[in-house]
Amino acid sequence: MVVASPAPINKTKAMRIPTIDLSMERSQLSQTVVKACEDYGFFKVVNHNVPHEVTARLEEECAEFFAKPSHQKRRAGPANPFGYGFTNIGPNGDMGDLEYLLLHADPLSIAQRSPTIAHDSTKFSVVVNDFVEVVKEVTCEILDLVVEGLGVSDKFALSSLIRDVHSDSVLRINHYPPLKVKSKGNKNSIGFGAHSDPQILTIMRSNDVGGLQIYTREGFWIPVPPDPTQFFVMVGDVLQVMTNGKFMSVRHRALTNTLEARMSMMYFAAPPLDWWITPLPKTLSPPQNQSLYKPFTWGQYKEATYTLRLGDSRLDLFKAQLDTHLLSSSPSQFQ
Ligand SMILES: C=C1C[C@]23C[C@@]1(O)CC[C@H]2[C@@]12CC[C@H](O)[C@@](C)(C(=O)O1)[C@H]2[C@@H]3C(=O)O
Ligand SMILES: O=C(O)CCC(=O)C(=O)O
Ligand SMILES: [Fe+2]
Repeated sequence: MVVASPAPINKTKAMRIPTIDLSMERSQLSQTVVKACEDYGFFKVVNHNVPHEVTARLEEECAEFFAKPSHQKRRAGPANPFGYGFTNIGPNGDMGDLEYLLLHADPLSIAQRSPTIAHDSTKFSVVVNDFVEVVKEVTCEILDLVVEGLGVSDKFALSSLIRDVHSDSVLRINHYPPLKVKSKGNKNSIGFGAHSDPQILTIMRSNDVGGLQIYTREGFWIPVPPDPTQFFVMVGDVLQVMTNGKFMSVRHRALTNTLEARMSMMYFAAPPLDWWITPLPKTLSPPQNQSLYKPFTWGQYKEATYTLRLGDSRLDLFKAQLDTHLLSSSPSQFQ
């Protein structure tokens, strides 16, 4: 997976990362969140109220796990999909220079898996659950702002899906070890290949080592400077559908080109498996007064996701046949 320099991996460009201060006045805040979701599908949040200790404790537990010898770590694997995985991502041959823990965010599932991960499994479970609880709160706050900014009347239309006891949300901790290969010039390696996240929203935090890049609609890869004190938010495929394409899920990837280890933690917020994914009522207004996608459940989408490769455009499978007759009042956009 090592790609020789000087050619960078596609075109990269510097850009100021959209940053949203969650302590801003609410009506302005909801508009700013919607704008960032529309323009980039990605932003950084500051003043999120997540206690530093909660994040630090999870980082410490995971660093302890990743520092173990491979044969011990493998007891927590293979990741099919949950558990410890290394190099292989998903079931279809995708690979990256990383190792990871993938956990269902449900407390019972965490408790069942913890004994294979940590010597003090109760402590590990508590630390993971504490983290899940606080990131879930931030996620729900952002989703409530999205709904408010879009003018949807059900104030908890999205956050209620994440708070549901059957929510299919997932926690992932990625560890990118330092590159072993050293030679003239830079070496870039794909830690985690380009993709969009299938869920509603991803909340992500990393240590102080860079690597994450997002892809803009103009066709540039933008490196995201790391900020261990803050969180980054990514629009997922399901939110693209629920906003009828008003928001677009953001393509992103992680490179490793450093001598330092990178650790990232992500909460992928998802609805229950049997939840039907359809556009929110407010997003079905002219000119797009019909859904761009066929209705599907989160379970069906997830199943399709796991039959495909990491970088595939899964939403293409769910595009609706648009009735051009219904679009006649808005010709320019659809002809
Ligand atoms: C190659 C794959 C890994 C993945 C499932 C998939 O078939 C395609 C999407 C991948 C992804 C990306 C975001 C998250 O990291 C993830 C957990 C998810 O929900 O979709 C992974 C899946 C995985 O690693 O199991
Ligand atoms: O580790 C990262 O920074 C990104 C990983 C990622 O995109 C993912 O796990 O879905
Ligand atoms: Fe991702």
